Amino acid sequence: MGNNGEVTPWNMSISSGNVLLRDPRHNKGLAFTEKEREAHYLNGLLPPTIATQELQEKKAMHILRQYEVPLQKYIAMIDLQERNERLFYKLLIDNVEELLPIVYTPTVGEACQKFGSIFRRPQGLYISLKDKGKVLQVLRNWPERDIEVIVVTDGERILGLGDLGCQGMGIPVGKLSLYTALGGVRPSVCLPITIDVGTNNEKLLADEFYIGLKQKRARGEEYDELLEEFMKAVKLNYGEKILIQFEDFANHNAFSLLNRYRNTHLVFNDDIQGTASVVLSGLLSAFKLLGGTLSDHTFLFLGAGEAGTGIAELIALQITKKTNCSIEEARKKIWLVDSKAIKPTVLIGTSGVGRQFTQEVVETMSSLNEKPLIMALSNPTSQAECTAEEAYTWSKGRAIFASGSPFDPVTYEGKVFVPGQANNAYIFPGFGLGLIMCGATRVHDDLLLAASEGLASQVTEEEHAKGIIFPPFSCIRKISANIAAAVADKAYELGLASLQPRPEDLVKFAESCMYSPVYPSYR
Ligand SMILES: O=C([O-])CC(=O)C(=O)O
Ligand SMILES: [Mg+2]
Repeated sequence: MGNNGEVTPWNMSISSGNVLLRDPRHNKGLAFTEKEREAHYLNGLLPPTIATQELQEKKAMHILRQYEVPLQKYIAMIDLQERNERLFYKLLIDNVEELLPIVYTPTVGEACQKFGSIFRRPQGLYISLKDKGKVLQVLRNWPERDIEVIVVTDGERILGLGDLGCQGMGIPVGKLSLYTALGGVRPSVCLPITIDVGTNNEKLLADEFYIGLKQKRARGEEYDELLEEFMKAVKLNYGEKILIQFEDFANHNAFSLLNRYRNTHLVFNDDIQGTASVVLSGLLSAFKLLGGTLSDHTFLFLGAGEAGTGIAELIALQITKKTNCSIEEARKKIWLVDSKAIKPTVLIGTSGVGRQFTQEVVETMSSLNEKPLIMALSNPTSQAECTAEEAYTWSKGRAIFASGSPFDPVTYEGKVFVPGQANNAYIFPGFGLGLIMCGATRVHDDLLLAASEGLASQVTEEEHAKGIIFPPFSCIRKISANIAAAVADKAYELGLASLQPRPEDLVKFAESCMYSPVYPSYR
């Protein structure tokens, strides 16, 4: 796994002068030292002052906080990423709770909706129907050769916002920023890809500024052929161990792509598997508070798409591991449709449709349970099944609540309630790091269970006592290292890890693999 972000001057060559200042991967702006300015022909191209990275960070945060509109902050962050990559990651890592809602849900959703008008320099790689027969050549146009993880979308189901076509690119870009900031995977080995097969979004088709193919979505054979060519080309170009994360495909393609490629490629569907793993983790934590184990509870889902089905299956799998009952028996605890007779203890919303958990629904859950567990998982915030405030108010402060997109703490009758963010961002960065660092060859469902348990183990007793079921994002790098270690450990156990010998201390090994945004010195 590369060089841990520490660039040794004798094994790399960097450009100089203006080219260096325009290269976001190596640019340090005012932080170039006198010696570096001398050696790399920068004198005169920068004003005389020399700033520390800390001062640059302080200034960048100051500027960012002056923007009131989240989308403006998003644009400022993208600009920074394009100008000075390490400073971008330093900001994101050091201010993760403040900046996650900007580079990720909910703001990234708005950015995708308005992508055409905020589009500046292109980010990521676009592969469209026009590239059929030459996908490999297109991949080779990407400036980096050594890629370890791809996040790919076809834009058909962007968060709960629907078909945004080519404008979905904001999602793979944002997810991969999190791979680096939260999971420590080096930015140079991350490749965001959008596959453009058209869009059925009439508004986009009629928009003269739309950046994608102006045609209806290809389906059936035409679609499958392009995806098949893509999957083959990726393996040919980057090798057997390239990790491919499917993101925000519509249900029909998401399940079939995962099934088609799970035995031939290292693939992972974040919406099905990542979401399942994070929710299972939240349940494991919550039951420490509520009492009982998974098999003692009854789960009601609203929405049986990727997330709902994925979560239900992972819960059933975990029950079989813990109780030796059959998967069929375990599934009887889980209801993907509403049936008046059941008395759920856990309510999970994955419908992609906002405002479905009405006052009546929350009150019914509260009449059935002393502490109703309510998860409103649809993204972004506008699609959440209910708000944190509604959950706490309607349950009279009894709900344990988590949502997919962030909500601020809520004060109800003088008490402060901190909602959990059950978002796959807790899982995929550490999960991916774990797969990459042990050279995993395939994803197995047991690895998802390991990740769930790894995450749940990071919640402290004090947090439990306060009703908190997910650890704070401010500790995410440590959390990711622990998840990575749990995943790699399981991969070794199952014979899926190719890196030999197995590192003795996997947490330490994970940490040693993680990218640091600190500037290297250039000789
Ligand atoms: O992106 C997110 O916040 C979570 C996710 O995968 C989705 O909603 O599709
Ligand atoms: Mg997603």
